[in-house]
Amino acid sequence: MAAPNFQGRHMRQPSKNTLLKVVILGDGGVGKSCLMNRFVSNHFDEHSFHTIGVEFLNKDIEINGEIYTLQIWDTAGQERFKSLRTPFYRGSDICLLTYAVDDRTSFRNLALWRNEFLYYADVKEGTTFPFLIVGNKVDVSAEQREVSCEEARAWCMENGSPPYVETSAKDATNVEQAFSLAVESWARLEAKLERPYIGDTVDLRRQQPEQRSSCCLSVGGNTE
Ligand SMILES: Nc1nc2c(ncn2[C@@H]2O[C@H](COP(=O)(O)OP(=O)(O)OP(=O)(O)O)[C@@H](O)[C@H]2O)c(=O)[nH]1
Repeated sequence: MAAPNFQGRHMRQPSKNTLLKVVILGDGGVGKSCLMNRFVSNHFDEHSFHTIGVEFLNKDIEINGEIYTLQIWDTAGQERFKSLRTPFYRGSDICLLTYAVDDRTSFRNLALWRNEFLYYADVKEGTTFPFLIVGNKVDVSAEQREVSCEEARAWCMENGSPPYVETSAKDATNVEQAFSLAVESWARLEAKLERPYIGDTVDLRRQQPEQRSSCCLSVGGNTE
């Protein structure tokens, strides 16, 4: 039964609890562990150690009245740990492809990460997978920044238009929003799979790589 709120009206209760496996990928040092720890424990470590293999933590998140349990897998970005992380890609529902805005090499490597994920997660060709592109460390100074927001958005446009967000695990900018955006993106794709027919019309986008609009949550938190 729905619980009454202060005004005596009935608030909608979260209806179900969906478990989603979320994997965070990207070069060593871009801040994957820090993003997970900021999101799960609201904690930041200036001297975070490199991850060896994988680690995971759970956190519940409520979106549009539904509770999702995110099982977040933080992977080791260093090449030497490749064989330790790739067995954990299978069964993922969402993938965060992460780079650091002050590290151009990590941005260039996004495509390699995406391809590694698609291969080891065994995602069928032609399937649209809910990726989220995350540019972390937006707290750095303008002089330190090596990848602009515009450049990242252009990359997204050319690579299936996944949503894009800039974050700082250090000062908590957009971290919560990033995970929410990823779940919303997953939910939109899921709804399309469940309801491929729109009226009398077959939604042909189901058969093709989907054209989703780019979504840049800038440092100020604006959604475009
Ligand atoms: N300025 C700044 N530094 C950050 C941020 N996030 C992480 N760092 C720092 O970047 C370094 C690496 O962070 P990690 O979270 O360990 O990076 P990782 O991607 O998990 O690295 P691997 O485990 O090697 O794959 C640490 O010194 C963090 O303190 C951020 O948002 N801003």
